[in-house]
Amino acid sequence: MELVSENKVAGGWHRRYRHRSQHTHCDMTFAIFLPEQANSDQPVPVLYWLSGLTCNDENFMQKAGAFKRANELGIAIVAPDTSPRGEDVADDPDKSYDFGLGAGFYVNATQPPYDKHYQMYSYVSEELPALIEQHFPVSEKRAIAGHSMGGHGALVVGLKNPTRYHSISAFSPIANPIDCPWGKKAFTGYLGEDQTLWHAYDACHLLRQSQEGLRVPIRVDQGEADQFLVEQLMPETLVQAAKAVDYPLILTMHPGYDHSYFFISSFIDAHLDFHAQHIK
Ligand SMILES: N[C@@H](CCC(=O)N[C@@H](CS)C(=O)NCC(=O)O)C(=O)O
Repeated sequence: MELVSENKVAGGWHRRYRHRSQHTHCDMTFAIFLPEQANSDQPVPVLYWLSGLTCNDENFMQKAGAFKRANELGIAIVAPDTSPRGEDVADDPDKSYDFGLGAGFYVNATQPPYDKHYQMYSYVSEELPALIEQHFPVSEKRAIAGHSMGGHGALVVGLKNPTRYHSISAFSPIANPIDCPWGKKAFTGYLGEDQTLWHAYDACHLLRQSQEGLRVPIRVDQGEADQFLVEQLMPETLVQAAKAVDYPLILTMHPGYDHSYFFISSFIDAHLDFHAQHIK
């Protein structure tokens, strides 16, 4: 693992690392924020943050304004990239922003040529936590959060691994990807035409399948002025799925807020406080 850069911030440290991934078969870069309390005698809980379309590890770290609260609470934050990268990694032939590079959708692709590198589900749910827990002073108290495509990723990874994560939160998630244009395009490309195979990565489906006694609390926040709300995000479907099985999910709508990091930075402290209740 190679240290790419480091910055002291809010009393803690922001560091970027590059490493070879066994799952994505390419070099991956991730960022970690370690609060000042973190040391080998006192491992800290860790929040994994999954970003949205077009992002890499830097967007959240530079724009969310999470460091002060994370340092006060003593929570580490890990932000991976949103797709494999490199010259031999297949991209969308049309070079669109919503498929291929920067748009891995946190699934394990089965369709060539994407299946070789686009194994983002295994990368974020298995390989990255194991690497983080091996090399940094973090405990096994994990939470997961994300935005948009990363909100979908956080919901899916958390719902599929309820014994590994203590809490889940999402800003403006793609809540029902099997039924929106972004999700249909990505799942067709990565998983193929058989839509029954898409259910494994659909938060609404996973909520309905969730087992009593294994239900990790979920917080979702959504801006009402989000330009993607009606066509792509559909949080009301998520709420209906949660109600149907009495799942502990709270959705809060926020008038005036859009899809951007201006929205995330306005409520990130509330998300960190929510996770702190479950991982501290
Ligand atoms: N580029 C797309 C939108 C992409 C987009 O909104 N990306 C969000 C996540 S879905 C983001 O976080 N962008 C990076 C940033 O704001 O730093 C468009 O113009 O319609």
